[in-house]
Amino acid sequence: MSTKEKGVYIEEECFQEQGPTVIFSNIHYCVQERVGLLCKKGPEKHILKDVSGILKPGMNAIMGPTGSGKTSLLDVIAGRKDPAGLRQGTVYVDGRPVTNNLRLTSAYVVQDDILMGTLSVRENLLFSANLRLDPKSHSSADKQGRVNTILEELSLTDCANTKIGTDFLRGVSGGERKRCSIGMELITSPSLVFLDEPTTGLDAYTANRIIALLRRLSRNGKTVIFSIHQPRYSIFEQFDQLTLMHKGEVVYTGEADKALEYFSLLGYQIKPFNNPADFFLDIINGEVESTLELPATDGDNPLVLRYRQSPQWQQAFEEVGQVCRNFEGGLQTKAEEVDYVTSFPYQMRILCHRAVQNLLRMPQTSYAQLALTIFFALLVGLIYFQIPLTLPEGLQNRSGAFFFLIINVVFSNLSAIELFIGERAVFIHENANGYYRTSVYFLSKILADLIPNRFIPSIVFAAICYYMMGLKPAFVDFLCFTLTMSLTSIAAVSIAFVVSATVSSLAMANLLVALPFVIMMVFGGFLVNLNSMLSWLSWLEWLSLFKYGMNALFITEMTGQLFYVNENVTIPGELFLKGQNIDYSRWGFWQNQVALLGITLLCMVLAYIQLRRLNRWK
Ligand SMILES: Nc1ncnc2c1ncn2[C@@H]1O[C@H](COP(=O)(O)OP(=O)(O)OP(=O)(O)O)[C@@H](O)[C@H]1O
Repeated sequence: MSTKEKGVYIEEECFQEQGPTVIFSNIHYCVQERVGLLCKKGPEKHILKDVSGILKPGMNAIMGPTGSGKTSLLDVIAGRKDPAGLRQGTVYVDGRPVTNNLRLTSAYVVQDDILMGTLSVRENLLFSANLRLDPKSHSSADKQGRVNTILEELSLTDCANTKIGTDFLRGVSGGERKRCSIGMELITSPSLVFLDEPTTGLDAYTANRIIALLRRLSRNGKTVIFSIHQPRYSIFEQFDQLTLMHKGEVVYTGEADKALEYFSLLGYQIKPFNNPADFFLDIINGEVESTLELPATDGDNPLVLRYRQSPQWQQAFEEVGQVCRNFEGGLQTKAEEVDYVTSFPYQMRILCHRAVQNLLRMPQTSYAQLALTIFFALLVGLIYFQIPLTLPEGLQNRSGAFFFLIINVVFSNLSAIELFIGERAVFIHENANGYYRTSVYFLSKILADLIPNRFIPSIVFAAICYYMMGLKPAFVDFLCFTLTMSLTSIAAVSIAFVVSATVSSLAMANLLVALPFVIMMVFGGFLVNLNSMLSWLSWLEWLSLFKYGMNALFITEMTGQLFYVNENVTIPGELFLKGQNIDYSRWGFWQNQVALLGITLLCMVLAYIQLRRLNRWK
């Protein structure tokens, strides 16, 4: 397919649906600032002050100096800002108030490019296409075709197979990242696109190409809304609608090519060869003086006051008012419930595939986990090599070995705290943009971590050290030993998952996981005799992984085992279990496994709840 044909394809095939008209009415948005060490609530900061406007299909630019509220307005319109801060006002999309559905039906390109660093540009685009295009109406070939078209349109063909890059891996350039994140949103042919400063950090040529692509979309009836800082003239002249902001207020909204005329009526004359975009920012920043005598405004912004007296504002006010009245007067149409275009199992397949790709491309964690496991298994095997059945060493060494094993199994899982912290920004961004359900992400991450990083190392560990230590030779006993090690490991991991889904800092997560592990170790019943000391805290032993893991290992090894005091005197292992108050019946063994499984399930549910509760608002 030639470039021209592909251009036609992107216009005719990809972007068919007409874009909506977006109206925002009397938006007043505040944030509560936090002060001091204890994060006490500070004064409210008014970020958007009573702003209204209409954004129609076409190129809608929101411009203003830094800190003027462009991104905040874009976020409020796109439904990305915390509704708690909205003091008044409503956003209507095609006459209906915005709901959570908007994130599934629109596209939003964030300012900081949030991409999966281990995947290539092409893989990232395909990931978006796979999850956000209905597989019933889009074949794999169609999705590949769209990816190729976007790659070409955004000049990404040369770096299509280059990885985006991580902290350890140098990847594509900043401009290429930006274009890739734009491509990930445009690939779904959205009818409503939000972009937060899409040209920031790009060279003039690439910025022009992106704006040209957005303009082509808008010419096909799409609604493109973006914030932009200081565009050059060739970019400015592509705008249809312009909203100018200053300190959270609108100083102009209307047709972009009428803005110069509007300001000249206010006495602001542009010098020859000056860029209108620069000129408007100069007016807002007070760098250009009006030739007219503007009336005193009592501290209010004169530009805002003049705008509110202008015919542009009058026209916008009437249109906005009409939509509000229609809605309040009962003309409202019922908002349709929008669901994900892909099913749960389909999303699961795509996410598991990415999680495995990630794991293989960032093997440090999994390889290190396996290498450490083998090292510790050999170490334990050598230290406790072929433990004799003679007393006292037979008993002492077994107790020591089991304690060491459980400590190792529990603490080696500290690495699991990275699971939800490392990819937090990616998850929040993708989830907010309607890529997948939270449950799918949770399950795919858990599966991709548990099987290669926890189950397999536990089995390898048990297989190496069990026979080296010379424990009971029956295969069933080996299986019981391996089961105990695996369940203890998974219970420890699930505690790490809860913390990982709750806090965003690795240092804090380390502390919050290590602390309960140490408490569980102390109250496991082997280091402190809870009956004689700290009896009021003895209930903690029921929460201890160490207790359940150690008990199960002891039951497996001691039952049916005979220890030799000398050649003539033997003592059954059960005597030791009785002395330790360990129930060594069949149920006694299984109740430890059930307890470990119970802790695991409880923590997994808590981790999932925490993940759902993550603050997705900007
Ligand atoms: N969550 C928040 N907490 C405190 N202040 C905030 C918050 N969000 C926005 N602000 C403040 O609101 C004002 C507007 O911010 P916003 O990011 O919308 O501006 P902007 O015009 O997009 O700026 P820039 O061009 O620098 O991105 C700024 O002063 C900013 O510090």
